[in-house]
Amino acid sequence: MSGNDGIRATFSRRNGDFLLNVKLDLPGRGVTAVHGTSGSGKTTFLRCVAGLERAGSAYLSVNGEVWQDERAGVFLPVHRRPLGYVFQEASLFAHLDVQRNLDYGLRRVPAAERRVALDQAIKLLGIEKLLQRRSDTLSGGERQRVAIARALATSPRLLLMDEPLASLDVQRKADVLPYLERLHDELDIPVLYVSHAPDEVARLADHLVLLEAGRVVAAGPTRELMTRMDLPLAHGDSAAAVIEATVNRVEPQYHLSHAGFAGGQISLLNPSLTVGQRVRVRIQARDVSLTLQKQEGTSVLNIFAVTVTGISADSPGQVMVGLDANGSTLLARITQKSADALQLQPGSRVYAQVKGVAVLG
Ligand SMILES: Nc1ncnc2c1ncn2[C@@H]1O[C@H](COP(=O)(O)OP(=O)(O)OP(=O)(O)O)[C@@H](O)[C@H]1O
Repeated sequence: MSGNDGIRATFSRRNGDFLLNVKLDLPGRGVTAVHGTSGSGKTTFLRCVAGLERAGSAYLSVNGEVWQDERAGVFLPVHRRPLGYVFQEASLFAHLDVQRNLDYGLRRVPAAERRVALDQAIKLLGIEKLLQRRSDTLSGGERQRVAIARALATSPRLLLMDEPLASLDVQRKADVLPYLERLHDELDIPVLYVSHAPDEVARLADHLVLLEAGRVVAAGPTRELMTRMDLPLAHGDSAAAVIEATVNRVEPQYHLSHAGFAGGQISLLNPSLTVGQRVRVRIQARDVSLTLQKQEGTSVLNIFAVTVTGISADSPGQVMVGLDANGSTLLARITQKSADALQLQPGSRVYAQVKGVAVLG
């Protein structure tokens, strides 16, 4: 990516013993997740992008606008960078109602520069009914939705989100996630989204940056990186593949929709899809079992002919098996004992039985 398109970010900054050293070319739209273990530098990276920390050696341009170029002596301070920043805990003014919190965000932005109308932000985050409520009466999920709307109300050219769901319980997280997905679908603002939760990454991000000890281990399309067995996301209990499929038949009487992808037909327990709709489907590695022959008389609906592409050690007694389903990659997490019994090796032709799938939207 070059020229006017995309985000070019190069930072080298030392904080005590920690060195952030990254050089990235990221898409200028959609959600890019920044993922890595605790202490890998995710927040430091975001703070450098925001101009809250100044890297001595740095270059940052966002869709053609240069915000920082240390060699040329350019450094826009944080208040002059047109960005929205959403933190783990929403920092709203407790004594003000929601409407006034939003207005506060808007004050900074001249009318002509408002790319996202306040009304649109309110609608997108579904907070119409909360506008007159004092912010200290809101639930955690509601507060976070208001904080996101407030960040959008400043008409940012870049939205930074640092673990925006981390302080929420499972139910509140599930409440807010669909709104984040809508941001992704309906807004043209690029988002850098820090998360250490693989399920959020799979659901929200098109693009992924993996950090480790301040360095970029890998960067690229989320779907590719999630299933690369040399990378940590393709291991452990939450390892999953995401495939794209097109709905081609609906059976309302069974609450099922059927969709085609490169590897065959997949059945989804979701009757509200429509024929022709494109869906992203997450298949968790732990829900995939392997058989040498195609099983007959089974309750499992989704069975695909696949070729083993690789096997690597996972947790004790378990292995991760990489599978090619006619161009789509799947993962299966099975016991070492089963892998030995089936004599699996790269090139083995087997059948993948998929117990559960989730439609991501
Ligand atoms: N001002 C500072 N002085 C010294 N060390 C710092 C400073 N700021 C950050 N660090 C260190 O830099 C490393 C990266 O911190 P950072 O907060 O960016 O990591 P992270 O990936 O966001 O972690 P987490 O997931 O735990 O939030 C950590 O080891 C942290 O202790």
